[in-house]
Amino acid sequence: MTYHIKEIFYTLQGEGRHAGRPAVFCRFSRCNLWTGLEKDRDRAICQFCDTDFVGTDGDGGGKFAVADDLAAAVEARWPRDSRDDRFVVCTGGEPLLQLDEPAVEALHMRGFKIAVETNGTKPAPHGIDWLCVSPKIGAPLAIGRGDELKLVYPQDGGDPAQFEHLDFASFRLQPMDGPNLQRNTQAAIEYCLKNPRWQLSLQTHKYLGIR
Ligand SMILES: C[S@@+](CC[C@H](N)C(=O)[O-])C[C@H]1O[C@@H](n2cnc3c(N)ncnc32)[C@H](O)[C@@H]1O
Ligand SMILES: Nc1nc2[nH]cc(C(=O)O)c2c(=O)[nH]1
Ligand code: SF4
Ligand SMILES: [Mg+2]
Repeated sequence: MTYHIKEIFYTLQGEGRHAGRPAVFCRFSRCNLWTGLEKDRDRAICQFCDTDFVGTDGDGGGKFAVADDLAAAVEARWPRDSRDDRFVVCTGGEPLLQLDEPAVEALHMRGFKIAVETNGTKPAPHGIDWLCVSPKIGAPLAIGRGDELKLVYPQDGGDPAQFEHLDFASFRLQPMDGPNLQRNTQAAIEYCLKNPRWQLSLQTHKYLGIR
């Protein structure tokens, strides 16, 4: 299995429960809900994506022929020899189109805890240490349990209550970035205050001006 990777970079996790935690981000190419091309955005199932995941031409990106090559490239971004605290966030694009058990094993062998950011339309391989599912209205949900359900808010037809029966340790609303970010943030704050099961997730990296 050749892994197609857009970019690999080291930064702070900006979102969700682990916001502020140093992490290597491994951004997988391709998504099943949008081609990634602006000309197709209006017809995509997921139309609000804030990410360029097309190709393998980003910083640290490329094609990795075997799982251990990918794990080595991730390890090369970690700043210290120490194996303590190693943390990789697999994102994309949609990482679960490519992330398989050999890749999970290879990353674990190099001492990484593995977080995944997924749209939840494909099952996850065994061994993920932190599973964050961000459902997209209009796309089938294939994952019913995990550590964090992070709903981009608001979405048409996306009443957060429809997800509350699922087996997640926490539920978060993340304001939709774009032209209405301010209004969306206000709406998310109000929803969380009225429905305390839901917590606010901000994309703190964007406020901090880091990747
Ligand atoms: C770019 S996606 C990649 C991972 C996966 N495809 C997914 O959608 O979860 C990473 C995270 O950013 C969120 N996201 C994407 N576009 C966003 C936007 N315009 N505003 C807020 N969050 C957004 C996604 O919902 C997801 O939680
Ligand atoms: N700093 C930072 N945190 C993030 N958390 C989730 C991200 C993503 O694109 O999946 C992301 C990202 O792109 N940058
Ligand atoms: S599912 Fe994730 S990667 Fe795919 S278009 Fe939507 S936000 Fe972007
Ligand atoms: Mg991002």
